[in-house]
Amino acid sequence: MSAGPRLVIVLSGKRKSGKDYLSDQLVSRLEQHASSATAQDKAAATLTSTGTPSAGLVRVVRLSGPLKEQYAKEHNLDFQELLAASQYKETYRADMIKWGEAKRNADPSFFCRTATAGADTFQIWIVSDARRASDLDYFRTAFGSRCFAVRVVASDAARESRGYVFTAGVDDAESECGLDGAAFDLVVRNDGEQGTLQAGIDALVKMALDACSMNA
Ligand SMILES: Nc1ncnc2c1ncn2[C@@H]1O[C@H](COP(=O)(O)OP(=O)(O)OP(=O)(O)O)[C@@H](O)[C@H]1O
Repeated sequence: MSAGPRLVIVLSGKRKSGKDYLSDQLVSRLEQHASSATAQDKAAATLTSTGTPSAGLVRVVRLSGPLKEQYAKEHNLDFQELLAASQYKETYRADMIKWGEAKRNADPSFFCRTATAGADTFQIWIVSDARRASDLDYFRTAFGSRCFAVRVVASDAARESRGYVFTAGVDDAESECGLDGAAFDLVVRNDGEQGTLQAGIDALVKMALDACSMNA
């Protein structure tokens, strides 16, 4: 039986704060480390974010993945379009939130369990979209000190420049506000000033490589 992940980085933040952007940057930096490793090291630590069955270093876990997949099936929608940062996703977001809420009320850890199924062979998990206290509780309870909670913060102006427009029923819902008062291990600012973001990325990459006993 696998020992599970060595480090679980749980990202949360408001809409368009840059959670996916940060997640992509982390994967890309870790991939660079893998490609500069020796051929032998590479064989032992194949990096992938897509989830092949072989052992790998990093896996991006999207809690909204199973939610969107099931919602798309039940409503005859395009699952891939719902995953993208598109207008299509925004059109269905409010209804999807309500639908997910009902599922979660019946079983609070359903989406966390489903999204991480099969990820045990990966050493680093990046959970890219924690939204509720129950999401964070799930990973803290399951992984203790191996869980590292990161809040991505951006100004309204920065978020608006990325397409954010306040929407009642979305931006005042639990999915946006459920972690407003939570305690985080690290807060990363992503206002568009690359230096601040890079410092956060550097710290997280170092932590991930340390957890895997790899050199930074
Ligand atoms: N520092 C940055 N530099 C350049 N582009 C960025 C930066 N941060 C975010 N973006 C871009 O802004 C857009 C929104 O960011 P992203 O999708 O990462 O936000 P999010 O927090 O995951 O949003 P949501 O909750 O809606 O999924 C994306 O197109 C992303 O590429």
